[in-house]
Amino acid sequence: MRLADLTGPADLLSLTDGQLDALAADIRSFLVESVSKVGGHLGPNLGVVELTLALHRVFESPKDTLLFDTGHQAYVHKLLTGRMKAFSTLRQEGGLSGYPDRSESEHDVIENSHASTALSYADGIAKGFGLAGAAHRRVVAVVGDGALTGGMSWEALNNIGGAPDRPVIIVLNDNGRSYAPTAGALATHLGELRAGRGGAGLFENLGLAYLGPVDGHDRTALERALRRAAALDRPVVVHCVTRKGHGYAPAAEDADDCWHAVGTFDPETGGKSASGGRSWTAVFGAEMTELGAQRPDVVALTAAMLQPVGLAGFARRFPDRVFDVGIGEQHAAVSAAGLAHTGLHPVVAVYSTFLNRAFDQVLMDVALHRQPVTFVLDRAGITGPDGPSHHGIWDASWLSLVPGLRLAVPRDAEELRTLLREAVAVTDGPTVLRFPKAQAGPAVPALRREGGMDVLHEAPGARVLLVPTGPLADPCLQAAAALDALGIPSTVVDPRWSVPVPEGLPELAARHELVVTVEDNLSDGGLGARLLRQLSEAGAPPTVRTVGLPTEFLPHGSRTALLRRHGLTADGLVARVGGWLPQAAPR
Ligand SMILES: Cc1ncc(C[n+]2csc(CCOP(=O)(O)OP(=O)(O)O)c2C)c(N)n1
Ligand SMILES: CC(=O)[C@@H](O)[C@H](O)COP(=O)(O)O
Ligand SMILES: [Mg+2]
Repeated sequence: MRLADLTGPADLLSLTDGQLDALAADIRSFLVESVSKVGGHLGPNLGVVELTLALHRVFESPKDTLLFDTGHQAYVHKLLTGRMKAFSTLRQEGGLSGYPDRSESEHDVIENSHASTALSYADGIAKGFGLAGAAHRRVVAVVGDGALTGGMSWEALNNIGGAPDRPVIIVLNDNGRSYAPTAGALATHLGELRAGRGGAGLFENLGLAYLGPVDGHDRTALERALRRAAALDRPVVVHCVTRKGHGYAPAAEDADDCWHAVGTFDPETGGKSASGGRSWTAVFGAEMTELGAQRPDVVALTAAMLQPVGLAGFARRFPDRVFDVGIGEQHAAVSAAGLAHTGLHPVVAVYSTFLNRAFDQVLMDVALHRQPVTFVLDRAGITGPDGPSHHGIWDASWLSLVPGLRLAVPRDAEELRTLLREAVAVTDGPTVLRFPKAQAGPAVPALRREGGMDVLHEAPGARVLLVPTGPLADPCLQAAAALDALGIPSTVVDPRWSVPVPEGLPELAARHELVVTVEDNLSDGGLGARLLRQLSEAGAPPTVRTVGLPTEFLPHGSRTALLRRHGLTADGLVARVGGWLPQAAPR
C-alpha cells in the first residue's frame, strides 16, 4: 500500500512487514519533498516514522489517546490519519497546523507547542478515564528527551508513578538532543540506560515499569515493546532510541541541529534557501559577544535553544559564562536571579512565548528581589507559521504588571545594540528587550530625544501623534508621510522603553487631537492601554486609539499577512486615522 492509498490507521493492520517497510520509505520521501517546499520540523519527524507506525498499529486511536509532547513531531501521525492530501498546506494560512489540531482530526489532542505538558495531560486523561469506568482506554504520551528536562514532566511523573492503577504508557523518544545534545544529569542517566548500565533506573525508582532501550527505527521491536507495555497494565516507560533526521543523510542526520526546524531547501542536494538580510537574532548575538568582552560580569542563559536565540557566538568566546539549562524557562529565570545575587548580570535569551510560563519567577524571584536580570525575547509579536501557541503577543502585557520592570522594543539594529547596553547597565531590577522573528529593518534615525523618547517625525500644527513600538516605527513613518500629504500633520515618536510609560509621553499626547499607539502585542495591557489610563486619570485626555492585537489565539500564517490583517501597516494606519479624523478620509 502506498501512502496515497492510506485512508486511516486501520489500513495499517493488514499490511505485511515488507509493505510497512515500503510505507516507511514512502513517508520519509514524502516528508523531505513536502517540507522542502514549505519548511518545518523535518528532523524530528524523520526520527519518528517507525515509532508512529508502531503506535498506530498497537493502539487504537482515538479510542486510545495518543499524545505528542510539543507536537512538532506529529507530521507522520497526520499522514497516517488521513491528512496527506492537505499536507502541502502545512503551516500556511488556512492550511494544516504544524502541530496537532483538534479541528483537523479526532486523533489530535494537544495543540500547544510548548514542551513538557504531555505527561500532565496524560495524568489528567487517565484519571478521567478511571472515574468514567473507562480505564481500559489506553493513554499514550510520546515525550522527547528534551521535553523530559522540563519541570512539569517531573510534576506529572510524581503523580503517574504514584498511581499503579492508572496505566499511563510513556513513550520516551530519546534521540539524545533538543536542538543540540540534551544537557544535564538526566541526559547522562538516559545515556546509562541506553547502554544498559542504568540499573534500576530513575523511572523504576519512581514506581514506573521500564522497558528498553528499544531501537526506535526497528518497527517490529517497537511493536513488541509497546504490546508488552500495554499488557503490563501499570504506568510504564518505553525507552525508544531514535535518530533525529534519520534517513535524510547527510543533510539532516549530520547537521548540528539535525534540521530541527528548517526553511525551504532543495530536496536533491539539501541546499537551504538563503534568508536575505540580517535577523534581529543575529544583531543581538553579535552585540552580546561584544558586550561579553567588555563586561566580565555579563553571563548568558538559554533554555535548550543556544543557536536559535543567537548565543552560539557568545558561547564560543565565553564557554564558562553561558548556561544551557535544558527546557526549563522557570528554572532559567530563578537561576539567573541566583547568578545576579552573586553580583553578575545575567542575560536570559528565550522566545517570547516560552517566557509566559515563568511569570511567577520573573515577578517574585527576580523583580521582588530587584535582581538585575535582562530577558531578551526573540520571536516577540506575530511569529507566523508556528501558530497560536508561538505568537509572542502576551509578554508586553503581563510584563507591564511586574513592579520595577523596564521593557524596551528596539526599532532598528543600532537601537537594539544601544538598548541592550542600557539594559545591562540597570542594577536594581529586571529589564526586558523584545524583537520579532524578522530581518532587522533599515536604520530609523531620530530627529531628537524628548522626554525619554525619540522624535522620528514632526510637522507644524501636528494633529495626530503616532506612537509605534520597535520596528513598527517604519510603517508609522510611511503613514505620517501619507497623512501629511492628506493635510493631516502628524508627529511620530518612538518610546524606546515602553514599560513604564515614558514620563514625557502624556504631556506630548495632550498636545495632539488624536494619539495612536501601534504595537505588535496585545492591545490589552499594552502601551496604549496604559497611556490611556494615565491620560484619563489626569483629566480630559485627547482621543487615544490603540492599534495592536486582539486578545485572541491568532492562527498560523505569514507574519506579513497577519500584521496586515490587524492593521499594523502604513496603509492600514492611514485608513484608520481617516476614520478617526473624518475629514482625513483618504480621497
Ligand atoms: C517551553 C518550551 N521551550 C522551548 C521550546 C522550543 N523547542 C521546541 S522543540 C525543542 C526541543 C525538544 O526536544 P525533544 O523533546 O527531545 O524533542 P525532539 O525535537 O528531539 O524530537 C525545543 C527546545 C518549546 N517548544 N517549549
Ligand atoms: C517546536 C518549537 O517550539 C520550535 O522548534 C519552534 O518551532 C522554532 O521556531 P523558529 O522556527 O521560529 O525558530
Ligand atoms: Mg530529543
